[in-house]
Amino acid sequence: MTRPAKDFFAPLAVGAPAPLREIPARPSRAIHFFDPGNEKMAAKIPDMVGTVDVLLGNLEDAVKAENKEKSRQGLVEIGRATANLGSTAGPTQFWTRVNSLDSPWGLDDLVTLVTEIGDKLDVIMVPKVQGAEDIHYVDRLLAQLEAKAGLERPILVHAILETARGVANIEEICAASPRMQGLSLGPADLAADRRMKTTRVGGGHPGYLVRQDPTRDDLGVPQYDAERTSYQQDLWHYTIARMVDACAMHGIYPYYGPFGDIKDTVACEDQFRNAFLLGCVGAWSLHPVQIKIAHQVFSPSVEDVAHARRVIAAMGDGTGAVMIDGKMEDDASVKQCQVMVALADELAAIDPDLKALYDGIDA
Ligand SMILES: CC(C)(COP(=O)(O)OP(=O)(O)OC[C@H]1O[C@@H](n2cnc3c(N)ncnc32)[C@H](O)[C@@H]1OP(=O)(O)O)[C@@H](O)C(=O)NCCC(=O)NCCSC(=O)C[C@](C)(O)C(=O)O
Ligand SMILES: [Mg+2]
Repeated sequence: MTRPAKDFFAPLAVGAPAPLREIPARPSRAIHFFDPGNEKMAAKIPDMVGTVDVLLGNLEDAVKAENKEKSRQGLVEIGRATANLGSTAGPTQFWTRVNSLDSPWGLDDLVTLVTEIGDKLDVIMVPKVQGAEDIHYVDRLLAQLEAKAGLERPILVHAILETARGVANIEEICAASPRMQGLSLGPADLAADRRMKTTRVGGGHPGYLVRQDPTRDDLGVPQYDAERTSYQQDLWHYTIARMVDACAMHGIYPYYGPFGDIKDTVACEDQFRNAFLLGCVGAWSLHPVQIKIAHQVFSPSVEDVAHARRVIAAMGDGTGAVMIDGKMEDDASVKQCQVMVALADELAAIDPDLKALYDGIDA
């Protein structure tokens, strides 16, 4: 059961910082994953600060069991040594994905990271969240650890949807704590848990398609063997749409997760763009090549920002209807335009290139 309204924003431990009343809309177009125990990747992190919205030290899947402690310790060292990373220090946020709550490492991950580098960490991503009970557990534990570490700012929590139960409980997960920052799709684990017959990490599938009806001959007989167009469909549409609604309802943020076919940058861009259009604010980057794709896709285009500003200017107080370029604009379309412009303003505040582009529209 969720706490009553009067207690919802009370700290869960004596001395813990007060929960935030509103989750800040910090740009997080790309959440870039790295293994802090991998020397080559770790060496690249200091230079990546300022080039990507979020750097996430991954401790869970993709880190071998025998390296779990090394990766955890590596993350502590990166957190301590890297300038301008995390908290309110600079434009690049510092996140981690801890091991799952039922694993032998999840507890030590949380205890070590919050007490050692909790002042740097913005968000902790919790994998395989099944229901509100998982968030309640993490919520209380984080409050205890924050109090112990003397933190002045609460660490936020991000849940990955990777099980059918997690998806079924999506609304209660979002509502479970004022720490909830957002949700990501975990397509690989989710596919396995749902018994989907795929073997991929995100993306589409050539077998999941809709085919054009057969043409008919002059007598009206269907020509089943004639050429027909087929369109590949999006396996993840349902889940992403559920995530977007649940997050919007709770004032938190939805993200597409990983796209595992690193070499297929075109399909990666398509998948990210679908998520952007549906309402997601970002996606994961597993390889440096995906950062640019996510930053570009999750930033409104100059054309969209220009159009949105025109509509807002033409709509005055935001009521009524006007014609712009042959299209009707009214109270509802101006609200969409306001979403676009607000995002452009947030991004321009941290990205000088985008600022120059968006400023150039009015010049
Ligand atoms: C895909 C891999 C194996 C290709 O790694 P590679 O070494 O073959 O790639 P490369 O192109 O040869 O690498 C070139 C250089 O970039 C470096 N590099 C390469 N990647 C990175 C990186 N991320 N960050 C920083 N540096 C990176 C790499 O070390 C190398 O450095 P070098 O030039 O000095 O030799 C590698 O990129 C990698 O391990 N990426 C992270 C994978 C990961 O985090 N997976 C877990 C998230 S997805 C997931 O868990 C699923 C989910 C949600 O749970 C669910 O759906 O259920
Ligand atoms: Mg997973």
